[in-house]
Amino acid sequence: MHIVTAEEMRRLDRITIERLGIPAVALMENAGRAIAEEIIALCRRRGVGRAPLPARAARDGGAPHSAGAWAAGAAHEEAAAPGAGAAWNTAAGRALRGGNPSGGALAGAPKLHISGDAALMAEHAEDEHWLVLVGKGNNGGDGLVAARYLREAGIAVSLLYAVPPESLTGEAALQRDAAAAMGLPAAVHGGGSPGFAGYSGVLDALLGTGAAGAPRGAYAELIAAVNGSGKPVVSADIPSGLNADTGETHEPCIQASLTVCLAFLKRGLLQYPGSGAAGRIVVRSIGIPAGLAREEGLSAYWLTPAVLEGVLGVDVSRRRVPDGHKGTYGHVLVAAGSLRMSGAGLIAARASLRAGCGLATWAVPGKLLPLLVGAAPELMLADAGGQADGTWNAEAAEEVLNLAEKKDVLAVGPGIGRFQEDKEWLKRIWEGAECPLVVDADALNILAECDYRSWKSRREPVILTPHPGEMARLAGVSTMEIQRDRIGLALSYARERGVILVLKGAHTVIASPDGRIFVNTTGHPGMATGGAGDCLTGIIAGLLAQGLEGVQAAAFGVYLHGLAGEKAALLRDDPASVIASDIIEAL
Ligand SMILES: NC(=O)C1=CN([C@@H]2O[C@H](COP(=O)(O)OP(=O)(O)OC[C@H]3O[C@@H](n4cnc5c(N)ncnc54)[C@H](O)[C@@H]3O)[C@@H](O)[C@H]2O)[C@@H](O)CC1
Ligand SMILES: Nc1ncnc2c1ncn2[C@@H]1O[C@H](COP(=O)(O)OP(=O)(O)O)[C@@H](O)[C@H]1O
Ligand SMILES: [K+]
Repeated sequence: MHIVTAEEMRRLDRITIERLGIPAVALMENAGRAIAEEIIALCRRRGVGRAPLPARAARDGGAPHSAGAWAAGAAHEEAAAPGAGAAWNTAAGRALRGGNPSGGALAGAPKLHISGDAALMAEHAEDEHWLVLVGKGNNGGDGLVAARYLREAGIAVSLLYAVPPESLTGEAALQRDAAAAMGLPAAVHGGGSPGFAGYSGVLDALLGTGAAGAPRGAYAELIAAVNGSGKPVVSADIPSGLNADTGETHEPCIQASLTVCLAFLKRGLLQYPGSGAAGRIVVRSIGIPAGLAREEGLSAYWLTPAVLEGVLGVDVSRRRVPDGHKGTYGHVLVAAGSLRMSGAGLIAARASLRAGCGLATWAVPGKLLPLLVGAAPELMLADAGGQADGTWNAEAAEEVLNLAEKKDVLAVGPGIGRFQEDKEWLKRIWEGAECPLVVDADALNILAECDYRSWKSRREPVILTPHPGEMARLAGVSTMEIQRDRIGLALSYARERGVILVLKGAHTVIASPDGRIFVNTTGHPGMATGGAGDCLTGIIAGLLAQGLEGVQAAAFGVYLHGLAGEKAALLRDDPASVIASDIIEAL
């Protein structure tokens, strides 16, 4: 699934309207309807568990007075069990059969199946009253359309305009008039905090992708008031107050239970804190062809198995050829670990094996070798030289390069610490290793102190896997600055430096020098534990050894790592108990 910036979204809107001739008001109609359907679905889920209300037709004495009343009864069962004939099992169905014998199933008579627009039918509608907060732009227009559909479903709605309705223009003004003509009750925010007591939910249609900066004036007042109301909030497109591109939340920003995102996922919804403010996200089609994004050359994606397969060409089933042998799946060399942090190397090397490589060799300063014998029987150990105290030195680079000669990938960094002439060590490895290179942990801190653009350029790809702190050092900015716009920053760094960048942390971003971006959402906060990153390094190396290309291995590795973290958490009562070894074992 593509993810877009606000600017890209406007471009796709424009093309749909101008090139395809689909009127803007039709898109808005689809948007509002989709939002209403999601609110109705939410009400339906809320209704489950409540004592079932008698269907309206039955309460009305067996015969439906109006199509509307009858439809509400029928919707009850259709929603629970969609499919032809489901309505006949409802109380309403039974009532109709009782009141109108010709509607019953007569032996031999053809059965007439008629169903309504189930997604727009609300059971327990009488229990609901939604307040729709309407902004000045098209986001407000979406809210007005949604209000009409909710009303049609029998749900009470009230409109609260942030600004005088006369100031709405274009399609939004059209919707304002339609809502007024339909008799929807409306008020204009008059300052202070509106009362929320009578409402069962709030639709936030204040600000969308046209918002600039922090919400001002009435918008800010309304957002702050809603957040304090304790009412469930559904946001139209994005939570108002969110930067749609970066995921930054302004002060104030709506805290939604559900965001109905329109047409394409907005970048800001996939990055924290925006992801947190959005709640559950549903992306709904509104008539803008999904293929337009590809045709327009947009190349940022939410990482899913479909994207891994369809966009990146990864075989997610990780099939092995029946006559394969260990040589078929490549040989990883991990240069990692030192006396105080040998575990980091062990984790990375073990993870590479679990990722499916045929062989893994772990190179450490020779002094450590006797201590590591048997630590992981599947691993081969190699002497990388180094100091008498078990630390690395510049000369060890030659040993690593010798060892790397017959390997398919080299991963460096976890647990190596800092040492004298470590920049020289890394430069030699960078320039000399003729296989793909994964650079992590302290090797990234070393790299941050080098002008590596002046180094001899490499033919094989380099994958950098920084966490936000390491990324800050690489980019020479603060960690806060990194987290402010992770996607934008990862993209520009990868492009400028010609590296594949894996910016770790919740919703890891994978950026490729050709401008492709993938945002991963597997994983969970239980993975914030020492060694989890070393494990990722090993997984990516293990995939590279099996012949995956740089971006394929980086993206699939991140995806699998998160999935393994999720599986590991399921094996424990509390995800907080997950440790890096659990992630390896869950691969
Ligand atoms: N064809 C389209 O363009 C479509 C747009 N759609 C909706 O339209 C939205 C974008 O609409 P717009 O571009 O009109 O923008 P918005 O609806 O986000 O509103 C922008 C308006 O809000 C005001 N504003 C901006 N920043 C503010 C701030 N910080 N504080 C207070 N007021 C502020 C300005 O008056 C500005 O005109 C999307 O998010 C989506 O909901 C949908 O209707 C589908 C079709
Ligand atoms: N809240 C989170 N949600 C998802 N993944 C997380 C979260 N916190 C950490 N992770 C993942 O765990 C790993 C931690 O890596 P890192 O910080 O380098 O740890 P270490 O250096 O101890 O190995 C990264 O892959 C990161 O994306
Ligand atoms: K909104």
